[in-house]
Amino acid sequence: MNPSVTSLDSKSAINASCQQSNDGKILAGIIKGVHRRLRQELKESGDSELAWIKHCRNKTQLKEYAKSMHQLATEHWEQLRESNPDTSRINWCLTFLLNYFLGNGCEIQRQKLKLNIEWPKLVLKDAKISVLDVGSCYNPFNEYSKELDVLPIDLCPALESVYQCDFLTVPVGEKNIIEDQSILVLASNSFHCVVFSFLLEYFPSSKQRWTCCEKAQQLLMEEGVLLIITPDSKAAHSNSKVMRSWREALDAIGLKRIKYEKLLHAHCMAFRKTSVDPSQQLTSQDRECLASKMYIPQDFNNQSDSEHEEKDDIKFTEEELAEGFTYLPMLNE
Ligand SMILES: C[S@@+](CC[C@H](N)C(=O)[O-])C[C@H]1O[C@@H](n2cnc3c(N)ncnc32)[C@H](O)[C@@H]1O
Repeated sequence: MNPSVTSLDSKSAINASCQQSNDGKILAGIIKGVHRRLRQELKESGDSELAWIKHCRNKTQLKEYAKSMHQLATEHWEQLRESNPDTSRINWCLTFLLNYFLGNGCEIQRQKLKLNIEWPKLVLKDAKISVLDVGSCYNPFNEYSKELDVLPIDLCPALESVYQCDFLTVPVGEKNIIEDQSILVLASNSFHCVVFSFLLEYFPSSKQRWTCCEKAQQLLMEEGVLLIITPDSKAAHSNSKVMRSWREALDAIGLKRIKYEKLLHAHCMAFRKTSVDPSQQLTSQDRECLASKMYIPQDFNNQSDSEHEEKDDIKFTEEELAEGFTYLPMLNE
């Protein structure tokens, strides 16, 4: 073997890998910039609805975000998934769903409740699990069309096969109404699963995250599951107070956490829809309090110390505030 050829090959491989990593950082920079601007807009106007309307009007920015996210996920994160499948949020969701709906996962949950009742049969149409993937971007579940019947929706889809829909404002009705490639209404009690994969931290306010969770609860069938994936490369315990807070909020609307797993770069959680006692109707004050529990560290960034002090149990280090939940490969510089 000619040693000079080998060293040239390995040099160009290193160069290619550096170039790829730089490209990834540029894409991540675009994504983080959009999140930052949205948070900034909320800070300036103090009105989450106004900030959101302004954000949605900026089509150029939304399209650039969609393109960057699509490229980052398929060209960069996909490599990580191939080399270590256990790091993949998509694999995690699929494994959970197959076990819960086609294995004995749901049955185990029923038995845990020790209710002396006749449980209804879980009905799957054409043996498929119906999934609403919110903030789907490029429909990462597309490859599992044998097992899953996915309705992929996004504020600004990266692909034409994904339906346009603003989940924050779309009404819930009796049946899905789709016009062209846009969703006008989503049907209540109609999905086995709703997925929020890297969705909730996009929103600058806990109220918006809460709106999404309440809507997911309405859209799920009884015993259906909400899967929440949120990015974080730190150890599980470092954001455990945030995860606990989300769990308490969702519990109050009958979404019981039945699975939690920390992957290398994400927290993965499954919440099972159970019926809520109708006598325990939430007041608007209750709902406001529950909404505030859907916080993330970035919500408290750049606040004055006095504001910070009020949230006695929610204190973060400088490092936590800086990294928040955006600590992902290439989202972490
Ligand atoms: C970080 S990307 C995640 C993409 C994909 N779920 C994944 O795991 O790779 C967040 C996505 O949520 C979408 N999104 C944000 N707000 C939304 C809303 N109100 N309704 C629907 N999609 C939304 C964005 O357009 C973006 O594509």
